[in-house]
Amino acid sequence: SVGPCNASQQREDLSELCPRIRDTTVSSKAQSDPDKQKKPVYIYSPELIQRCDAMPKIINRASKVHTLIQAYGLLNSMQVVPPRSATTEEMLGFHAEDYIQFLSLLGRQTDEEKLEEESEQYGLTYDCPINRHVYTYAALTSGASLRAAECLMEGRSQVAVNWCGGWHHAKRDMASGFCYINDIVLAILKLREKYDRVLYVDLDVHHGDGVEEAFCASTRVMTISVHKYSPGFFPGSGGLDSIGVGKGRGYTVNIPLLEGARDEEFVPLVCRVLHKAREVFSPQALVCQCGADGLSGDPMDSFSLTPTAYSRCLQFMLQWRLPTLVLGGGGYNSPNTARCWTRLTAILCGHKLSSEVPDHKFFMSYGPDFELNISPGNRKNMNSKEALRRIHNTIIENLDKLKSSSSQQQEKTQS
Ligand SMILES: O=C(CCc1ccccc1NC(=O)c1cccc(C(F)(F)F)c1)NO
Ligand SMILES: [Zn+2]
Repeated sequence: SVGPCNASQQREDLSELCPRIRDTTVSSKAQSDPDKQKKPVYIYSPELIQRCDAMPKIINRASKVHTLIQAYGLLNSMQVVPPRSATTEEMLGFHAEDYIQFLSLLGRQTDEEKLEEESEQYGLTYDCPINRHVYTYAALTSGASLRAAECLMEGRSQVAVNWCGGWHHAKRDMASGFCYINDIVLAILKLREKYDRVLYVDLDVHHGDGVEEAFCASTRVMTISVHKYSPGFFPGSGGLDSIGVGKGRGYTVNIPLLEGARDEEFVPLVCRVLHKAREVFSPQALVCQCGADGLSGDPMDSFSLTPTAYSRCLQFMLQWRLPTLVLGGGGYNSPNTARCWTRLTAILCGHKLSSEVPDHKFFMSYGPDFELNISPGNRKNMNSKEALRRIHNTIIENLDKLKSSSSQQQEKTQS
């Protein structure tokens, strides 16, 4: 029967799901790789933080993330690189001209009321509030992700991170879900100038619909999104049967989960899918969106994840030693989002962190225990073992078809 099952029963059963994926820590030999010795690139400038801080749905979040990373002394282990603004031409690589023009008009326009009706058609409504600064903010956060991608392409490092990016809902001619410009699509298009096959992984609790839509017909970009999929939950897309269109069929992967998902089932399932995806797609570059709104205690109140889930999945991908772009996204409990992304930043730097939050400007936000870790809580877990097994088997079968079809594809071209 499908229904909530207790965590302990799940735990021993799920171990059979991924016999191979026992140890997900980055092996010491990975550190010997010369590229590994280069410090991760960390995109930062005071202006980038200040503009993100001002955004209504994530007030002061960017400062909390950056200041905690700084308080743990991680900045010295990274190459701090300032962002640039995305050019109009770069934006038009994905977005529609009329949409970009309208957004940039907002920057110049003073009385926003006049644009009311036109804003509607571009999705600039309640979820995506407009103000004079939106265009500059969106251009800068997108330019930050583009700058990170460029650092990977010029071999400046093997890993680059932009915690102010990850805006996965933005469509070519519409803002959506608080996303205005899709920095992820722009960064993937940039990476594709050098890498033939790019793998996109979306860990946010919401389906990465904007990125999936952009590449759903492509065999050069595989998108994998794990998210809550349940009636009425935004954006509503991302079902198990959504696998891509035309020649891109099979290159879109969705892992739809119900409320209450926990680390012990999230990690094996995601890592098993990643393992198979790498086997059949053999990507040359990787983009990972780490939206932290799946954490226990987030106002989204959906999953019961802790930063361990994000850490294990990221560590699993880092073992591949591919040029890797790490991005932010959702995350509406700012201290918890800072806890999670600081943990991930430490992994990129190969550093261990004390579980005691160090004293710093926002120290009081981490009370009452001032702990770096987050407990999973005990909300009901609606994901049954059977449902997880079915999701896993369906996805593995879909990916295996890709392997056989792509080899047929090769035979055809060779013959
Ligand atoms: O996080 C998102 C977007 C979430 C979203 C989609 C569509 C409409 C609104 C939102 N955002 C919120 O609902 C939201 C954003 C910030 C804070 C809150 C809160 F009220 F839950 F705290 C809620 N994508 O990864
Ligand atoms: Zn989200």
